[in-house]
Amino acid sequence: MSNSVSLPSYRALEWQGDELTGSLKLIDQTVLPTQLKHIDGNTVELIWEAIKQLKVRGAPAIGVAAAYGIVVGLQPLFQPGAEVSREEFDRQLARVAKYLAESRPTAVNLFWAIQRMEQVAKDHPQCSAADLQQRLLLEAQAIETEDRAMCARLGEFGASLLPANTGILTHCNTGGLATAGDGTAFAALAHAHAAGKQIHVYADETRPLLQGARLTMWELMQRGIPCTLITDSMAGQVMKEGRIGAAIIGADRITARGDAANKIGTYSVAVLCHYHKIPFYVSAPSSTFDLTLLEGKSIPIEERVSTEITHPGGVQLAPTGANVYNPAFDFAPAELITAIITEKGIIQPVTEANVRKVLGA
Ligand SMILES: CSC[C@@H](O)[C@@H](O)C(=O)COP(=O)(O)O
Repeated sequence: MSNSVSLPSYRALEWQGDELTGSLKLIDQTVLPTQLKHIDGNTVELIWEAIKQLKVRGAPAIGVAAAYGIVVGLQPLFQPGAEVSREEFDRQLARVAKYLAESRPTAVNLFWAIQRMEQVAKDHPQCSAADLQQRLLLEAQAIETEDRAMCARLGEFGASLLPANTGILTHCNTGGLATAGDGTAFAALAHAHAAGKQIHVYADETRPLLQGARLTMWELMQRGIPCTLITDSMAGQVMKEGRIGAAIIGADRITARGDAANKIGTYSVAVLCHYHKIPFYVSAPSSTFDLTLLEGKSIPIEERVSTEITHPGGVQLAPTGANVYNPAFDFAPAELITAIITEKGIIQPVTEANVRKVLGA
């Protein structure tokens, strides 16, 4: 099935250059779909801000961006003619890692990627600063390449579960924009479409930042996958009308028992699927699992600024001074998840024992 699927022509992130002067080119996702603009991430501050402001977003893409962010954050040490000591390098690495880790709290891929980068330094205590900088770039590139490979596996496994000749509901954006490859849940849609399963994707607009309307619809249309945009509050109605054969979403952090945090509104989709007896699938690479946590309620949920709700697109809709609660994520409890698709295999039923078995952990 995978052979017939071509990768997207756009890339959310692209490293350009060497470890000393290179930079991270990013699509600015805040201006899509009306503009396709790029940012040159040539300072760690720019990369931090891109993550914080969702110019680069989606759990796997955030991890890849942070890995390259570390390389960029160490570059100022290497001024022409400067002798960089290993102590100085390690101090700066710790500072940059801490700084990037404070950009967003929920997607565990961010912390996973930063830890992988720090581990490279720990594993090479005798290495010079210059050699280590080279190794860090190689590690960031490995994280990116592995993510692309994981997306391909997720696409194959996910497509094998999706029913044919029906509507598939998805939430938020899980495509090429959210990963280094073809996406997580989105990859399953692309594979199912390429395999001729005759699916029709219903994309939740995904309030308040509209990743579904702006990004998923853009990606689906770029790829020629039949699709229809609905508001989040229409999901129940389209299910009741019998249009939906399955729902598939991505995740930002999955606990050991299989509770899956994802964009706010995911919990509602899971509950609706349960009521309507519709399979509810979660697709995520192993880098999205946090086995140090057992339950979803322990996952740190990002709360974002009130203006995302009161001033969508910069236009004031709510009265000045309105009280706002703006959690950016919620979680679907394991009991409501039919299966979790990972690059290592499918977790079904979703239990702690099966999570550990499939992940080999
Ligand atoms: C492959 S992406 C999985 C999730 O990261 C995605 O569904 C999501 O919730 C993204 O949230 P965002 O706030 O846009 O970064």
